[in-house]
Amino acid sequence: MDHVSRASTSSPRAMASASGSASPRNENGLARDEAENADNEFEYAPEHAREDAMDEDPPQAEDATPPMNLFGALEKQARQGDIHDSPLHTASHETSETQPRTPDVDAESAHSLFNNPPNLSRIRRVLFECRDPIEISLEEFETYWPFIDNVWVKQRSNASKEGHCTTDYYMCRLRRPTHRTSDSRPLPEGKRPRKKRVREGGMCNFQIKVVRFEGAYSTVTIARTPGSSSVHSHDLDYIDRVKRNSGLMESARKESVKGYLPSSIFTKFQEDPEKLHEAGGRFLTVTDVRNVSAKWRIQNPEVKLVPHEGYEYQKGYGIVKSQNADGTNDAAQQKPVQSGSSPLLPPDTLSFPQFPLDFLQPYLPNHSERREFPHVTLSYASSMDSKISLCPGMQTVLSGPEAKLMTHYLRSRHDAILIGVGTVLADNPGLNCRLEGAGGFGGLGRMWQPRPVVVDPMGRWPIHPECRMLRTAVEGKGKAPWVVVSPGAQINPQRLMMLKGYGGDFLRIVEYNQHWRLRWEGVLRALASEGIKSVMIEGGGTVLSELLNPEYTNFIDSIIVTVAPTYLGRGGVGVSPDSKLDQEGKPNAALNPRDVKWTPLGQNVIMCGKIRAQDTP
Ligand SMILES: NC(=O)C1=CN([C@@H]2O[C@H](COP(=O)(O)OP(=O)(O)OC[C@H]3O[C@@H](n4cnc5c(N)ncnc54)[C@H](O)[C@@H]3O)[C@@H](O)[C@H]2O)C=CC1
Ligand SMILES: Nc1nc(O)c(N)c(N[C@@H]2O[C@H](COP(=O)(O)O)[C@@H](O)[C@H]2O)n1
Repeated sequence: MDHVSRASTSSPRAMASASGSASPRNENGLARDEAENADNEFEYAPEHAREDAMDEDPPQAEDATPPMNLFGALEKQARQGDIHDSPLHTASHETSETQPRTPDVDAESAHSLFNNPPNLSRIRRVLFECRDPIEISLEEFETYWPFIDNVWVKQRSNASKEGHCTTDYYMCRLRRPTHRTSDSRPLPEGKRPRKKRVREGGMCNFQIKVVRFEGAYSTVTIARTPGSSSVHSHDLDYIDRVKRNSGLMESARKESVKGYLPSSIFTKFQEDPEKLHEAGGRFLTVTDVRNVSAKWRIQNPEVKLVPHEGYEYQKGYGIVKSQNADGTNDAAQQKPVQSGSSPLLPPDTLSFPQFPLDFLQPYLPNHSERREFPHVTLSYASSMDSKISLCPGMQTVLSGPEAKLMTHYLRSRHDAILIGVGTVLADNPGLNCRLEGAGGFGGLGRMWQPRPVVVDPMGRWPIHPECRMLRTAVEGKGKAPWVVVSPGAQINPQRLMMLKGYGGDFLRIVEYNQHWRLRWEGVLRALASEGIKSVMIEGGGTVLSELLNPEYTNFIDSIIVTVAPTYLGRGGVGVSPDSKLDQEGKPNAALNPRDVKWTPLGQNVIMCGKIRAQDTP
């Protein structure tokens, strides 16, 4: 393997209990959003970035296009068909809507913490993408820029001699490296270093210049600079996760100086998720609110912080709405009672299995064992005729609801989930654990989340920000994938940067067998060297069939098959090892798992067995 990517490995796991309250592994660690939001804000431009900025004087293609106004940019965005958040209004309505308005102190805003200017979500995207140069009024700039300033880091400024015109050069935040501590700057006495996420920098080469012209009619022109990529290597959510914008944080600060508890402000924000997302606050944490109010709290130590009126602290739930006079309990609605129904959990959350899963225990990894290769579990769902999908490229549901929960439980018990590229292309899977309690589903950080691994020797997967694995990673609901490629695979540098930007990576494997197929031994060794101690292989047909051949059975510990009461027919994707002949040349069973156990689960039966001979390493 010629590549090194850092995988954090896991800590001890709890075992499944016979009572049915099977508990997955318990990984603790700093939630990524907290760590990333501790991004250091000192202005730093790497040498190469400064040089690029110096080269910006010759006229550029982008500059040749006359800048459009905000309305034009929105209309163009709508024409290009990439509006998902809100429909475009009629032109006359739109024009007036894009005008910044002063905050209405009406009944709603008196109640709400948000003061989002009109069309905020779409205008954030226009200012993120900077597809075409745009010219806006100074007032519009001052209204919307604070909500998108998290994307940009200023590189330098130029002012004209007369002072009418200022040009600020910005680069995308992911172009700038960050460091663990401010080694170069001594900390004031008594001040602890901030937690900081280290970023290599150079992940995105998007750069813009913002030209302010102040005169009778003040305007601001925003355009890409020459040398900038035409698109970011990531989406806006990614940046919103790394860093909160100052427009949003200003709303939090204004509320905190009224003497409200940070947790109460956070609860109020969460009550209006649409506005929160619109303002770029999807990844806001209570720690962010605490940080933004810290200075004021230090200056006002005598103020006793309180919850908002009608809210109270409840142990285990934080700040919730209090009991109403009529006896109804709004607070109960705030509690994370049922997975999927709680406002605090994503809608795709699955309830933790309430049925016994102890039958799985003998087949699961035991991470205290010292081993050269990871524990390997093959786990898939099959029809009665050993088919795993109706036809190649088609996802087919074979697991009932209980077996689905079991699969997610199994995912939580493995460090990695591996599939072949055929499965990614067919299913566009999430490959995360969506059980309540997993990271992103009520749990901390990436707790219980396995690392998705895709075997794609020729780089066939057109990985892009909209594919589920990357969306899952950016939403904090799973880890970004590692893609196993062969040395000959052509990896476009932008794709590499993009995948790395999401926290994923490419692993190059150089071991082949006589048929020029990657040797699984090499894949497993590479995973082990990245700290993976257990891997669950879900499919598809090619991968599973190959691994059931004698060449590999010594690497396979267990097999857990969900059998569905259906025949998919001959056109389906099958799982079957090569046929085997005995010593006399007569046909023989290709493979017989040992220690087999069959357990009914809802409409399915789960077959568990062991494959590897007991004494192999
Ligand atoms: N019911 C279930 O539990 C599951 C069903 N599926 C289904 O399986 C189907 C996909 O199966 P397949 O098309 O067979 O794709 P696959 O997912 O097995 O991927 C096959 C591809 O992986 C690469 N590959 C795998 N092993 C390799 C090796 N040793 N060396 C070099 N390249 C290697 C090759 O590019 C090969 O074309 C889909 O329809 C999917 O829905 C997939 C997973 C689970
Ligand atoms: N256990 C199981 N049962 C089925 O019926 C299936 N179709 C699969 N498919 C596997 O699960 C992946 C989808 O995962 P997400 O739900 O998107 O996380 C799919 O790609 C197969 O690996 N598995």
